Amino acid sequence: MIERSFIHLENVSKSYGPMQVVEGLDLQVKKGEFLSLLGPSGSGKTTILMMLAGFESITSGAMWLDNQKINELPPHKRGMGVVFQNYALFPHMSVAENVAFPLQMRGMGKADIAAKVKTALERVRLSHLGDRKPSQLSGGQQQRVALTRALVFEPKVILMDEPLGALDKQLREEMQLEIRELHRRLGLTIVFVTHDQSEALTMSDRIAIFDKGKIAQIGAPADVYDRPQNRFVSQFIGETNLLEGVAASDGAGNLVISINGEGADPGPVVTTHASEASVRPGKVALSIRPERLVLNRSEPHANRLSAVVQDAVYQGDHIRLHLAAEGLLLVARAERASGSFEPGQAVEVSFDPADCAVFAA
Ligand SMILES: Nc1ncnc2c1ncn2[C@@H]1O[C@H](COP(=O)(O)OP(=O)(O)OP(=O)(O)O)[C@@H](O)[C@H]1O
Repeated sequence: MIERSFIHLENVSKSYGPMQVVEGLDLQVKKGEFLSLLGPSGSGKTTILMMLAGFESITSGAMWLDNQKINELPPHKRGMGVVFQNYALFPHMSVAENVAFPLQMRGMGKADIAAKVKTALERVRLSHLGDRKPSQLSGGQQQRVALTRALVFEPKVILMDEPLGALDKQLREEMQLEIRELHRRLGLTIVFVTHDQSEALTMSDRIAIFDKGKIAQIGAPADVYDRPQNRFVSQFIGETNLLEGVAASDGAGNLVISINGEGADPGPVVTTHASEASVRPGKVALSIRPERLVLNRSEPHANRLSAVVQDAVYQGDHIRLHLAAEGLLLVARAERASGSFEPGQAVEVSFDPADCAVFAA
């Protein structure tokens, strides 16, 4: 038998009539992994989750869970717990009855159910609310009940679709930590849909970034943030300075990029650690994050530009700067400790070749 990943999707596509919303998707999730599906609205994230859960059929391809092919398996036989944004708790049942429901469905005995529900509610610190109805709970409490109900039958996988979307910022951040903690403590395998990049960066072992039904990049949070492999990812995750240019070899296996300047200005030449093997010389784009541009450093990085501050905006923990630098317009984030900046002020910008992500234009 071929050894497959715990969750294994092979060449999965989904069409609604003539519209293809997921295209040739290959996706593998390890046991115990927290994978986020991140992407703009309509990129196919929910559809993928629904196909995994068995609420939507797949048009072509194959899916396995724990080496079992699940294409045709009905949802309740897949062993997956599902949590949605709109809680979907049963309003006429108490919290404890809601949590007991999946166990009753699976034919468990009364005493076992009572014991399981008790432990499950303790785990999410809701024991004292077992007799309440969902309408008597706050949004965060309701969401914890929904999570508990998905966990109680010890599913192999938890699928979550924007589970925190309806909560305010503070509660959302608390619940993010809570879900992460449960994930670690119980060794859960979680596939988590979100369109919130900071949520994906905070919570995930890996992030799959979707663009129009396809994975634009998949990797650890630091990978996709620091080493975007294409224009879409560099612009979708975080903020970036995206520069166009022409790449040539530096003679030692890395690329140097002649950045296109504005108008008559030829633009600077930037050294990078991008290898010739990864990107072909010729037209390329270079992404450098605003916080990687350093101003007036006593020991500047290898790439140096003279710049003039166009605008400096105080943002609390940092200062956001617009800079005109040798025919380029750049955005930088300066630490407050790095000094004060005024429009018109001349500064030296430097950045490390290792911080430049280069990809085909
Ligand atoms: N039942 C359906 N019939 C026809 N089209 C559908 C159906 N469900 C989804 N779609 C379309 O499929 C595409 C992908 O939708 P999906 O809900 O998977 O995207 P998403 O990335 O989860 O977006 P969002 O973040 O807005 O939920 C969209 O263009 C949507 O309109």
